Order: sequence, then C-alpha cells, then structure tokens
Amino acid sequence: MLMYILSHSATVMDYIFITIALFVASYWFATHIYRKYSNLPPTIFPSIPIIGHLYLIKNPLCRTLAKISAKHGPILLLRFGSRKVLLVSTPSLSEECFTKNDVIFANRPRLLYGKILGSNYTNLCTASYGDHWRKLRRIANAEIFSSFRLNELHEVRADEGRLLIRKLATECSSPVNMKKTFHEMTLNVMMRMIFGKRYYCSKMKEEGKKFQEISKETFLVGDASNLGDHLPFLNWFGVRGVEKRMIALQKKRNAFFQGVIEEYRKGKDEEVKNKKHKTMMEVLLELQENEPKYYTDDLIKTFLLNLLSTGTDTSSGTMEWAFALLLNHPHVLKKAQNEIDNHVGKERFVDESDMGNLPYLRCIVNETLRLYPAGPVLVPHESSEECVVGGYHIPQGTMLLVNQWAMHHDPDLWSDPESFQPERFEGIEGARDGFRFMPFGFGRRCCPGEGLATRIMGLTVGLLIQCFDWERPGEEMVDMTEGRGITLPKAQPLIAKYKPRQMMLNLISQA
Ligand code: HEM
Repeated sequence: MLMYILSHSATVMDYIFITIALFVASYWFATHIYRKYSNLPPTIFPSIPIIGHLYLIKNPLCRTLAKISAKHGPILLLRFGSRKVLLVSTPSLSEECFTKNDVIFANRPRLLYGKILGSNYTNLCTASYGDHWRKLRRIANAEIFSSFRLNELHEVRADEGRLLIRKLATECSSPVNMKKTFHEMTLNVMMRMIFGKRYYCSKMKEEGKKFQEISKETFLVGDASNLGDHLPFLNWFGVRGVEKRMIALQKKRNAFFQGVIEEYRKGKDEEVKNKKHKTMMEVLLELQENEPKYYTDDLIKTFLLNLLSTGTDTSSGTMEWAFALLLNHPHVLKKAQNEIDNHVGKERFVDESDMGNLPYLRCIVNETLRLYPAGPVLVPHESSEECVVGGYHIPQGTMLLVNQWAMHHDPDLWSDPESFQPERFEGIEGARDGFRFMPFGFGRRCCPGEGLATRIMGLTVGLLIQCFDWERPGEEMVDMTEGRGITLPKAQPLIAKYKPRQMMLNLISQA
C-alpha cells in the first residue's frame, strides 16, 4: 500500500529511506517481541548488526557503563559483538549474582588475555570453574595467602618498608614520582615473597632490566583492548596485533621465570640462599615433589606469574590514588599523622600489627578503594547455565559485568559520593560494606589476595605518613583524571614534594 502510494511521487532516495526505516522498525519490533516473550532484561536500541553495543563503549569503561545504567536502568542485557553481556549496577542485583547464582556465574569468559597470558585458561584468574580451578584456589588459600604464610613473610614487607624510607630520605631534595615508587616497592615485595629476591635495586644489572621490560610490557598489553574477543571474525582477517604482542611477551615471561626456577634449583644465588623465610615458589616446588605430574614447572610459572600480575598494579595504583587524595586534603593527612603519633610514636616504625589501632588509616584506604576501585567492574564472570536475575531470564554463556564503580558513586547509596570523606567508613571492620562496597569482589571468585593487599597498603601508606611531611609540588590541586586500563590507573603519574619530619629524624637514620 505504502509502496503503491509512493510509486506515484517518490524519488529513489525516498525508496531507500523507507526501506531502511521499515528494516529498522521490523528489527526493533522483532527484538522487543522476542525479549518480551523470552523475559530477557531490557536492552538499548539500537544494537547494530555484527558489533552490537560496542559502539557505545569508551574509556574509562566503568564511567561509560555507569552513564548507560543511569539512563537505561540498573539491569541491562547488551551485546558486545557476538557476546551477550549482562550489566548490573545495584547492590541487590549484585547480591543475587553472587549468592544464589554464585556457582552459575563462577566461570570466566574466554578472552584472548586468558588464552595466551593465562596459559590457555589454566591460571587462577582465567580458569573455568571446575576441579582444576578448585585445586588452585585451595593451594592459594591454604599455602600462599593463609594467615600463617602471610605472617611468615611479614619480615619481607617490613624490610621493604624500611628500605623505602631510607631511599626517600636520601632523595628528599627533589620531588618524587609516587607511581614509580609504589610500583617498584610492590614489585620488590611480591618478587621477594614469591622468589626470595628483589629485582629493583642498584645492584641489579641485565636480569633487573629484563624484568623491568617484562613488567612494563605486561602492563601495556593488559591495557590494550582486543576487539577480536567480541568480534571473532576479525581474527580471520588477521587483525592480530595484540595477539602477536601477547605471544611474544608470554615467550619472554616463560623464559625469564624458567631461568629463575632453574637458578633456584642450582641453589647458587647468595641472596636467595640467605633469606630466612620460605618463598611461595618453594611451597609449590615442595608440592611438586609429591605430585610431579600435576605441579609441572609450567603450572608453577603460570600460577606465580598470575599472582604477580594481579597483585602489583592493583595495590600500587591504590596507594598512588590514596596519596593523590591526601595531597588534595591535607587535613585528612594531618589527622592520620596524629593517629599514628598517638598510637605508635617516634621510637619505632609503624608495623602491620598496629593496623587494629589505626582505624582512621584503614578508613583512608577504604575511601580510596570506594572512589578508585582497582577492579571497577570486577573481573568479568560468565554464566555456565540459565538463571534468573532481577526476575529476568539470563541465558547460558552470558558475560556478567558488575559495575561496582557505579555503586560507589551512587548518590542514593552514599551521601555526597564524589567527596573524599574517610569518616564514612568509621565503625566498619574490613574492606566490605554489604554489597554497596566490595572492592575485592564477593563469592567464590572474590580476590584471594585481599589480606596481602591490605597489609601492604596499610603498612606502606602508614610508614610514609609517619616519617615524612607531604605536599603538592605547586598551588594547583592534583589532577585526578583516570587513565586507560583495567585497574583504573591515574592518568598522570603523581609527583609529590616531601621532607623528613623533624621528630622522626633519629628513627629514619636507623632505617
Ligand atoms: C588493592 C588491591 C586489590 C584489589 C582492589 C583487588 C581486587 C580484585 C577483584 C575485584 C577481583 C575479581 C573478583 C571477581 O571476579 O568477582 C580480584 C581477583 C583476583 N585477585 Fe585481586 N585485588 C587486589 C590485590 C590482589 C593481590 C595482592 C593479589 C595476589 C597477590 C590478587 C590476586 C587476585 C587473583 C588471583 C584473582 C582471581 C581470583 C579467581 O578468579 O579465582 N589481588 N581481585
């Protein structure tokens, strides 16, 4: 009918326009009817054929997704290319995902990063939920992150803390790059706990340089998005730049860490021989003796590399944000310094065991994790079977993104959410407040490194506040723009001015 009417007066362009309009309308109608009858969560129109909703995605991902949820609702079923994506952004929906549906969502989506850098999805972070993952997680909880093991390695962290104080005290004539400082300190802590050796120090030559290159490339590759993850057809056309970089990096990492294991077996390294504690690698090599077929060198390397990559940027980035916030809020810094002076004093350094008496310091770390969570949309999960969330049907194989950044910034959940107020965490034990604040995730796949991370961050931030006075290099406030990257890094490295506190000079000289 419409065509008949138009045939008398319409131009070719009108026909094209009407055909497109009819196509879009029938597509919209079909998807809405399909959704209504299959009870799927709401979606956003349009979902463009082939790319789906990828056209909406910009960096930082958590901010873009928060805007989308604010406009279209707290539960949405999107499409990233060929992948179904469930986006949730309220505490009650998160609770549903991680309590009654926790086992169903305990899988991880198969992304290129896990295939190559996770050794074909065999590391703790990328493995599917099943016997292998359960075994790795049991080892992590019992052998690596148990209170006993963390206490055994306490001296490593305390020693690195003192070395940091000594280094800063000798370099205080010029401002310091806090990003670099926290990154090196965290890597040294992790490497000493894992392998018994520091890699960032003046003595390190070739080996140290190689390791630094690997860490830098791991960070850059982790940050690079791979469209082939969602648009598999791109891989057929050879759009494989990121993949090639990952393969090259994985080769380098394997060779480097195999070398470390072999050197360790020869037992020649003085630094490793002289250490007093059992390293994480030793724990795994002991397990290898009893079960060599399971605990292969490859499994040990993959396991330890995973701890190194998940544990370093998260903890060091959070400390950098904490200091950026403190420099912009000197009264908070002063209050934390007073707390430390009152409970620890000037005769000894802050220690991890003091944290119970330093609630304000813990509030500062929590408030930093609220404003700048290192896992802003957690790590993606995937449903292994159909389930129901928010009353909607969720198909099997749906990737789950829980936007905790959106919840942390929601004015319905926090008063004046953009302001830095550590006091809002007073009276809250640990790093969790229901489902509105869970920076380490919740349920089976929550972060196993929480205890270690809170120890490293509390100790390091505490020591720096205790020993030095800090200020911004100039009048202007620290720029708090977020950069690209899965751990929500600060765009510009934080530069700070500092000087040793008069009352601490004696103690600092003994560091
Ligand atoms: C500020 C520091 C840290 C933060 C904010 C953080 C946060 C997180 C988050 C949000 C997840 C994902 C939870 C989920 O999928 O639902 C996670 C997973 C994980 N984290 Fe952390 N993390 C931190 C430090 C560490 C450290 C120090 C380690 C180890 C040395 C570590 C090891 C891991 C591992 C292995 C996983 C994957 C667990 C699995 O899939 O079973 N993290 N972390």
